[in-house]
Amino acid sequence: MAPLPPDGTRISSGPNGRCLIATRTFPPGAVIGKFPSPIIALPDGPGIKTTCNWCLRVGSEAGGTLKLKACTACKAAVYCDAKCQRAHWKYIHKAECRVFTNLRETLGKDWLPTPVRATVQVLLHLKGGDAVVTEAFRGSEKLQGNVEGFKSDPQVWKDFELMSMAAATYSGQLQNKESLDEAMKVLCQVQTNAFNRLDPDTGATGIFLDPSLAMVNHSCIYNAFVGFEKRTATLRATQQIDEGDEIMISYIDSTLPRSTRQGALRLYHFTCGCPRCSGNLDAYEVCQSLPAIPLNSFSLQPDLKKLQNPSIDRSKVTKEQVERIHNEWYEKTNSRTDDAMDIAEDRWKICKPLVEANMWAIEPVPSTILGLCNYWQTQYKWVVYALPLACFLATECDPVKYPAPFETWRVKGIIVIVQLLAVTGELTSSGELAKRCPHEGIVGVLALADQVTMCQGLLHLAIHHGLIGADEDWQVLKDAKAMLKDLESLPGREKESSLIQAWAKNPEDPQGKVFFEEEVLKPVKELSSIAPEILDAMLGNSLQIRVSRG
Ligand SMILES: C[S@@+](CC[C@H](N)C(=O)[O-])C[C@H]1O[C@@H](n2cnc3c(N)ncnc32)[C@H](O)[C@@H]1O
Repeated sequence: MAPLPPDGTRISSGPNGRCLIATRTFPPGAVIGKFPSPIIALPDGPGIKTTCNWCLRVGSEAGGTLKLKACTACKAAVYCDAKCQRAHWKYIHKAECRVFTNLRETLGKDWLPTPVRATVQVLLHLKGGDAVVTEAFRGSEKLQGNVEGFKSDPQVWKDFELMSMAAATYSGQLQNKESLDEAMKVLCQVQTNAFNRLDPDTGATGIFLDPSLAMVNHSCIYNAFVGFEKRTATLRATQQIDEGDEIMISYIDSTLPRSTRQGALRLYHFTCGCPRCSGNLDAYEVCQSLPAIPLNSFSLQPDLKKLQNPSIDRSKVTKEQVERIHNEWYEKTNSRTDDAMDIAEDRWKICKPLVEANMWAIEPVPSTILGLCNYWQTQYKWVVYALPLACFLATECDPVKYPAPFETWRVKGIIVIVQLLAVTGELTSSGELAKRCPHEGIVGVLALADQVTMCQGLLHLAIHHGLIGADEDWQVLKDAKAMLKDLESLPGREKESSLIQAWAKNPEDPQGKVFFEEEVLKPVKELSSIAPEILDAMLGNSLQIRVSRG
């Protein structure tokens, strides 16, 4: 039996194998389908001890807030409450618990690499006769495995053999060559069809496999994206999808240079023929061509002309140079763990040609700024400087990289600005700001701004888009709503609150619109405009600010 597609779609066969086709129109942001019963939903290997093994919420040790308790038998899998533990026990842990007990007793280890654990789970489900898993992995419409493709790379195949041997051994099913072959087939199916499940709040990763969702093919110019909330994946349209259109998501970060994308797609054994790949289009060119641009009129980058005609100088950097810059950045800095400022300095040097060409949204520039912004956000002496960087990312980089304003990274970017304003707001009211930050530009903008109004406006924006692009249960949204409620109940702010609320209800409300532009957009833009100078001063060895880097 073929996997069941969501309402409004059908599974069809095409040149790229099976695919998901819309049978009606989906406007931008519409939910195409929810997938609440995955066959596999796992945290990454070591995450077995830091993430609830059922609902996949992250515990306090890994950046979340939950206190987690380990299974008393295997002492490896952790849970946030008894309900999650019972559900996981019933679904798989009853069979899997023994695997981790053995692992601890024989090797003193308490986790398995993610693909190995996923394969163990599938083998155990198959042995137990689970109908859904049997249909998906062995049925007439079984998941694609690309076995021949994997086999053609001897190194990959050798790794797969080792992983499959481990999975078959730990699941108690390594009897002969056939059982190893069976485990290898399962591993290939898992690798081809499981999604990387990235938690946008904590950065925790894991995998998620649902047979219907696995029917969606890839394009680097996607028209849909997948978000995860606990054990549910939601497929949403990023732009209008018409009846008969193929629904396509990006399996990888689509804003990376073409050769890097092709490298990442090797795991899936196809060469992408989308317009971004065939025309070697960069993030600006793709953004310019998308019908989703007008959605940005209600965003932190409402200047649609700027998105349509960016003022960048392509003559300064060829596309081949962009590829080289990205490779150098990745090879020289990606796995470094030394001083964060030294890494940022080296990254900045590598990015220089892109910066000089004003191509701030081309990777690896945004990743360089984001890395620094995340680091400064956690540092007492740098936290104020993170604010212009966050404003810059949200206005100059993210709208180009992710043109639909409801994509999770856009919403998250706004929330980071609010979090930083909460810090600078306190420093301003305690008179500490100028002492902590000698940069007159930042102090000047913040002195004139009403930072509470800024937070209110930004929170309204984040909630508006968050409710389109993410689940209502998303903790970031819940926190944003609670914070907005607190701010709106502050005494003496009735006038500001009513103007912002009027704008949030109707962005065309003339008074509310002017108020939002003056009180929220203008200071965000001013802070954003300071970012290049801060980056150059901190990382490019120009003196003024760097003196205090100490
Ligand atoms: C998750 S599956 C998608 C469903 C798959 N087409 C099927 O028939 O089962 C991923 C596989 O689909 C194929 N695929 C996905 N996107 C593709 C594309 N843009 N071009 C060619 N093949 C693609 C590749 O074989 C890839 O390994």
